[in-house]
Amino acid sequence: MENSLPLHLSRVQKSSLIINSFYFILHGTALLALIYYRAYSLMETTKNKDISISFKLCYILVFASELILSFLWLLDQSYQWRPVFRTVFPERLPKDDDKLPSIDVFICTADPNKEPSVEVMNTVVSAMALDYPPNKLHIYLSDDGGSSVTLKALQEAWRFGRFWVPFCRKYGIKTRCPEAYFSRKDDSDGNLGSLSSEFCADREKFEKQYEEFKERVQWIREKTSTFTSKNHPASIEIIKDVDHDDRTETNESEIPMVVYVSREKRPSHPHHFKAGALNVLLRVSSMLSNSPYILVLDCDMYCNDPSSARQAMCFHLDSSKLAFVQFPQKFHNISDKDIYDSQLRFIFTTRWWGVDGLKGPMVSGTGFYITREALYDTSDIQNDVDVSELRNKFGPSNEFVKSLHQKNIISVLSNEEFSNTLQKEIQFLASCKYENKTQWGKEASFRYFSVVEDYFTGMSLHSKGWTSVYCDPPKPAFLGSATTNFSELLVQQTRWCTGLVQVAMSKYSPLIYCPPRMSILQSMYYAEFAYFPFYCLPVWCLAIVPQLCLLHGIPLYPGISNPYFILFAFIFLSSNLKHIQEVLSVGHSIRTWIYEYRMWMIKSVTCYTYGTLDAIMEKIGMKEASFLPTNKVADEEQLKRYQSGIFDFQVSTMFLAPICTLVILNIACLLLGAVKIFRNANIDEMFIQACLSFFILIIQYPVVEGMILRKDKARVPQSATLLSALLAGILLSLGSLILIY
Ligand SMILES: O=c1ccn([C@@H]2O[C@H](COP(=O)(O)OP(=O)(O)O[C@H]3O[C@H](CO)[C@@H](O)[C@H](O)[C@H]3O)[C@@H](O)[C@H]2O)c(=O)[nH]1
Ligand SMILES: [Mn+2]
Repeated sequence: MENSLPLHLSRVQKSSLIINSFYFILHGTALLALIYYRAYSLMETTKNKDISISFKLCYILVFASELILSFLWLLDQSYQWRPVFRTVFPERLPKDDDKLPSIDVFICTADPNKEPSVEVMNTVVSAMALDYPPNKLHIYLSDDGGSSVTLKALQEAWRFGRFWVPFCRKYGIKTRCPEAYFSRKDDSDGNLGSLSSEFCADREKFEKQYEEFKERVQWIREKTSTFTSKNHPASIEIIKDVDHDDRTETNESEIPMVVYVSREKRPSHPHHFKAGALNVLLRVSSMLSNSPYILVLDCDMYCNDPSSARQAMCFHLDSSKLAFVQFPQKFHNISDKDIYDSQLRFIFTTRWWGVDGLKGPMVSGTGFYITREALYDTSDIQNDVDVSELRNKFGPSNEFVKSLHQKNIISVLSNEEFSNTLQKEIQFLASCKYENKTQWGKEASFRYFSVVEDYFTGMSLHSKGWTSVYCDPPKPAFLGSATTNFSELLVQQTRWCTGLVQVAMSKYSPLIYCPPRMSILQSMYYAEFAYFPFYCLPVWCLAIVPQLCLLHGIPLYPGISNPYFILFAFIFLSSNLKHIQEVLSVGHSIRTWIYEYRMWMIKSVTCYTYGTLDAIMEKIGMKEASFLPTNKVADEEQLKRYQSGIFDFQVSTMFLAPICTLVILNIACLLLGAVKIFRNANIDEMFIQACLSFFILIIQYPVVEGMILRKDKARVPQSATLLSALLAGILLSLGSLILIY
């Protein structure tokens, strides 16, 4: 290193640490007391022959729910253990660009109908414009749709980038995603004062060029079929100038190499979704640039801060066991009223800060700089290692095996160099048979085992002793499009849950697999993540059982006059106050707490439930794994509703029925139960149950409104309300039958 000053610093967030420890002790003790109370009462109840079996059953169900909640709470505490903040000093990196290692950027796209080409190309262009030596940056776009629209749009993007990148460099533009840059209200970015008139002229020129670029991409989309196929050979192309027209204006060496990769797909071969695509990129890039570091981006996640590569290098150049630097997923389209909790605040603030103080966060899908070495798991490769062993692991390509020993081959290839033999080798590496009988997706590379390839890959790396860091600078390094369509969001999160439960129910189940391989706290956080879909069990139970009992005047909780009442009240308050404290501490308002709480309940009875069922069906062979990419095309009306905080219930009945049923059931039980309470004058012992129902209804008020009060197009469809009423009726009658018996 040129100077001895540190490249990065970390410091423990002391205030959070104190609050968290205090909370852990208080809340933990309260939970122990609750378990003692429940266990003791249960024993007393079982001894008592006069108490009905149905009451005992309800009591056991509620106790079991509380045990599950307490267990998940305990796992969740791993996130609170050692929250850290980090600062990076990219300006202290070697001044000599030759000393920087090279980086390959992998961008994945799958379907031009769901992933608008202009948006994807903005991501590509923003990556081309990263503040990094252009000869050390190589951009690979994986097109899983094998669509000629994407290839042609990429050629346009490259042509536009050839002018855009030097423009950004010249004026030190900070927002290098053209769409984001030109839609900014103020034009100070890049305006360096004295140059301002030249700058304004240039800016105008490039704005026009950008508009033309968009028009051309639009034109391509209109003229070319956006058909995506699952049956096509591999096609790899280094993007270059075809018509040589304005070649003189920019020197090609000023911009990074851009490569289009569409791997071979055949219906008879599993293609393993995004992880499969990334592994093909790993192999293809090993022939062309073989950079030791890789930045992975989803197609809708553009580079918002060009210095992210240098920031990541501050960590990578300083540690040998570091597998990846993860940046948060932040989004450019979050409304103040983020009713669907699309921003995933709870993951990318407090939780990831917390695990950063352990051995680092898990891979979070996109926005991370990872080392090739960690992905290949080849830190021990010596030149004399058995080649046949390497071929067993990495497949039959000798060229690929050779690349394992070569760090950093290649500068940019000229057209002639992209010779026939190399072409053939690359085609072979991108073919679907290549991985047969190898360790791709298993021991090496992005792992296939689960559709949440990110979670599982991260877990595998950490269990091999690799570490990671979380870099969360004030200026977001990457900005993506959050899923703000309620329907898409539910489908997306169901897929995540399926993937997580796949892991939870396998031999890789974190509490079994992780403890021998990593610290107990780290195992706990992997476990909490994989097991959180199981929240569906207590949520279903606590939204039905106490309510049915309320209706029948059966108390399940201590009455107000019972000293244990305070315990229950304390647990309720302390968990919510902690949640509120977390929300406020990151600058959000109480509203965020309500949004998150509401979505947690809704997702528990839909996404978590269906995801768990899906994973079970896959396990017993009744279903195949699938990964439908989320639709990133915004629907104007739907977007307007999201922005004004109005729920859009144009969602399949399958997703509406569970929450509507529960809401109707709670309304019925609360109203009828209240009548009963007045008649029997037993408010004391029914108080908690009545409060629980009331609380659920307050939190789920938009659902009540959507069913009863709203008249617009996006209300809960009447058919769904009727079906839910019917289901609630069935639940009520069944419950009554059991309870009366
Ligand atoms: O067969 C596929 C499916 C998806 N993708 C790409 O994978 C990315 C993520 O897909 P998306 O539909 O946006 O899914 P999300 O649920 O939004 O993705 C989140 O969750 C995934 C794991 O389920 C992670 O891989 C992502 O990084 C993370 O943003 C996109 O760029 C897709 O083009 C492929 O390349 N091939
Ligand atoms: Mn996405």
